[in-house]
Amino acid sequence: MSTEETNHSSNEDMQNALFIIKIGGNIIDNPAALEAFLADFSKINAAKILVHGGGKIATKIGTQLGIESKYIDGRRITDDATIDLVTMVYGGLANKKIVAQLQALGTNAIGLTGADANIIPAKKRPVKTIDYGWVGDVETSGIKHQTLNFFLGNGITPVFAPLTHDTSGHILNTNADTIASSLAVALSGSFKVRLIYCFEKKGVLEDVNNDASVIRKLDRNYYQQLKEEKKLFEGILPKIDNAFAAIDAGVSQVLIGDARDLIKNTTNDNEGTLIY
Ligand SMILES: Nc1ncnc2c1ncn2[C@@H]1O[C@H](COP(=O)(O)OP(=O)(O)O)[C@@H](O)[C@H]1O
Ligand SMILES: CC(=O)N[C@@H](CCC(=O)OP(=O)(O)O)C(=O)O
Repeated sequence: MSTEETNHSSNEDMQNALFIIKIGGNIIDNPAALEAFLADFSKINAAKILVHGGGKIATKIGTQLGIESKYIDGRRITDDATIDLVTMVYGGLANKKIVAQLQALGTNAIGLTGADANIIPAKKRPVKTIDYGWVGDVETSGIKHQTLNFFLGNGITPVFAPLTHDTSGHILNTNADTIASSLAVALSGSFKVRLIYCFEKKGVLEDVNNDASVIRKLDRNYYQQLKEEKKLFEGILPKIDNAFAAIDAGVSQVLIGDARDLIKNTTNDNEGTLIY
């Protein structure tokens, strides 16, 4: 076991709060919504990490470049042209715009992919029935939490693009919800981690078209029931799966809520869906 892995459980920071916030592609694609979200994110007066998606922008720019987007089970099939596309869009355009906006708001952000400082190593998803191409599954035990502790301890806020690497020179496209939950798990030995998934709906909804139907608390049994009733579909399913994975692995609290409710959702007065 590496020093990185052995040191963290005895860390004196055990009781410290760390917010890991994930922001999805629908918000990033809306400049006014993103600006409002980043202003609220800047106000969080605790250690924090931002993970952003950007699937919607990648699809839009891909169309302009003649690169068609294909998804299976919410994961983008990532061929050679697509990995170049998403490296440019996630690691460049989206990440650097967010970092620049945070700097303007007084948050000293550093934009990162999983390849930077080798923070998030991953494995290319093995080809079984489906070949996802350059898609990575995070190696959570290899996450360099000491490097992240260093940034956080020096008042620097990491901002992650949804890209990892295979440690053999290849960038891998990795779902942003999964990166957020993996970071939350890896840092839960050193911090009291609160993971908040922010998107454009009020939370997990009983009826997807009714924002007043927020489910305030969701456990596995209720989740199973909602799936059987076909009340959940598309992106919300992997998001909830990632949320349960984080809770199972010791993350203190996981919430799914509206990006506009970020400040409320960082208090006990939350408005979204609490996963338990
Ligand atoms: N019951 C539900 N409650 C909330 N969202 C739902 C529900 N069922 C399906 N969804 C869909 O899941 C989407 C969220 O997943 P996704 O698009 O992956 O989020 P993100 O914007 O974070 O990437 C919502 O935009 C919505 O269309
Ligand atoms: C492998 C895979 O599917 N990666 C995602 C990464 C972006 C993402 O997760 O963006 P959102 O949070 O905006 O959906 C993709 O390329 O769409």
